[in-house]
This record gives sequence, C-alpha cells and structure tokens, in this order.
Amino acid sequence: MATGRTHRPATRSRGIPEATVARLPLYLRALTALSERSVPTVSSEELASAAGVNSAKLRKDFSYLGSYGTRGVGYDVEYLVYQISRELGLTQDWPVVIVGIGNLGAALANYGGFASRGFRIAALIDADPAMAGKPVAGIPVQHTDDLEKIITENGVSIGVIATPAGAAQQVCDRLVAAGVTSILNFAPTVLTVPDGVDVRKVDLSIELQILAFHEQRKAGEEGGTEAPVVAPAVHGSPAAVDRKGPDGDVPAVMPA
Ligand SMILES: NC(=O)c1ccc[n+]([C@@H]2O[C@H](COP(=O)([O-])OP(=O)(O)OC[C@H]3O[C@@H](n4cnc5c(N)ncnc54)[C@H](O)[C@@H]3O)[C@@H](O)[C@H]2O)c1
Repeated sequence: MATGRTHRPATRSRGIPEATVARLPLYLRALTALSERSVPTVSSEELASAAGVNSAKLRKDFSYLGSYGTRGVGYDVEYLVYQISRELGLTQDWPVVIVGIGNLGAALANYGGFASRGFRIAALIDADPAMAGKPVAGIPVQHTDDLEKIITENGVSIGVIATPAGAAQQVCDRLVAAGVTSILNFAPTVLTVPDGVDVRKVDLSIELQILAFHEQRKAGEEGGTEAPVVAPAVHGSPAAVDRKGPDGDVPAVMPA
C-alpha cells in the first residue's frame, strides 16, 4: 500500500497555518507553567519571551484563535490554556500505541509527560516473542501478531514507531491499515503513507548534526575565515537541514 503524501499542506482546513499550530504547544507549555504558579494574566511580551517566540508573531497566532487579550491587562492565562488545549484536541483522551519496545520504546513508555498531556499509552507492542507479557512501565508488552486487534479494541489513532529502520515501513503499513491516522516515527527512515495520514519524525542525530554545523560556523567566525554556506549532507533527510521550526529554530520533531 503506502503511496501518496507524507504530510499535510501548509494551512489546515480550519484556516490556522501549520506554523501557528507548531507554535501552540510552545505557548501551552509556557502558559501551563504560569497556571501552576497561579498567575492570572500575562502580557504578550512576557508570554512570547517565556515561549521563545517573537511577540508580534504570538499576537498574530492568537488572532487565529480569536483571542486578542485585553489592553493593559493582557491575556487570561486559564482561558488561553483551555483555548489552546481545545484547538490542539487535548481536551480529549488520545490512546497511543508504541511499537518496538527496545531501549527507546521502553524509555518512551516510562516518560510521564505523555499521560500528563492527555496521551494515554494504550499498549506496547513488540515482535520479539520473548518480550510478550513482560511489563514495561507497568504495561505488559503485547506481540505484533495482535497489532490490528489492539488498535481496533482501543480505538487508537496515534502510533509511535520505535523499531529498527528496516521494520518501520511494514509496521507503519499495518498501523495505517488498522486505522491509525497519525504516526510519530523515531526510526531513521522516511515513511510513505496514504493521504489523510500525518507523520511526524523525530531524529536527534539530525539535531546534533545541525548543531555541529553551527559549531563549525562559529569556529570559522572566531578564526576569521568565512563560514560554510551549505549544511553538511544529512543522511536520509535533506529537508531537515533547511526546514525551519516554529520560530526560526529547527524542531526536534519534523514532518516526515
Ligand atoms: N529518533 C531518535 O532520535 C532516535 C534515538 C534513538 C534511537 N532511534 C531509533 O529508534 C529505533 C529503536 O532504537 P532502540 O535503540 O530502541 O533499538 P532496540 O534494538 O533496543 O529496540 C528495537 C525493538 O524493536 C523490536 N522490533 C523489531 N522489529 C519489529 C517489528 N517488525 N515490529 C515490532 N517490533 C519490532 C525489537 O524486538 C526491539 O525490541 C531505531 O530505529 C533507532 O535507530 C531514534
């Protein structure tokens, strides 16, 4: 199967640009921290600084949400938390499966940040029969033979792939055929999916390579030599080099 686009167009159907969507989690993280400190209101400048975003961009982003703040007062923190959570679809529970429970899959399963943000780990799946039934993060690992059944029974629409690269496309195809429509891919390979399926890719080695590029450029500047004008080749994902993140940085998570 597996033909077609690997990511959505730049503007969502509801009219919120993809770049704004990518910044909403940054605002939400900053707002959640303010909310935990019981801060009632925040100015666009303060929030922009806490989120690491330019304040004009923040105001533009919030205008898409219909949120303009109150002059002299700022934005209501609790209301913005609610609004952004609703926009991101975080006011509902999202069951997630992780496929490939090795070093990375187990670390992800143990990460408390998913559950606290509404992403409940519904199942852990691995192809190794020796792992079946063994608990990881308190959840028994299930065998890939049952993948389709697990997806259907749990109403899973988000799948995380942490298998070796060679297995990732086949796992992706099975997840999609079973009804998964969003995939977070950690395997260092480009996945092909049908229209309507979103894939985000995480590759920390690419982030390190980009940092190495900047280190090299800084060293060149200090030494008075001209900085290189092109990034080094990044295996398997040339788009990662020139793709900018939410606010000009390069994201650790990128469209596949
Ligand atoms: N994106 C990143 O920044 C990042 C960081 C570390 C690792 N990785 C990648 O994540 C993947 C996992 O790395 P790891 O160190 O955990 O490897 P690992 O070898 O420890 O674990 C891989 C697991 O996948 C299972 N597996 C193999 N084929 C499978 C299949 N068809 N279906 C289900 N499970 C299957 C194996 O049984 C094993 O438990 C690799 O592709 C690695 O390159 C990415």
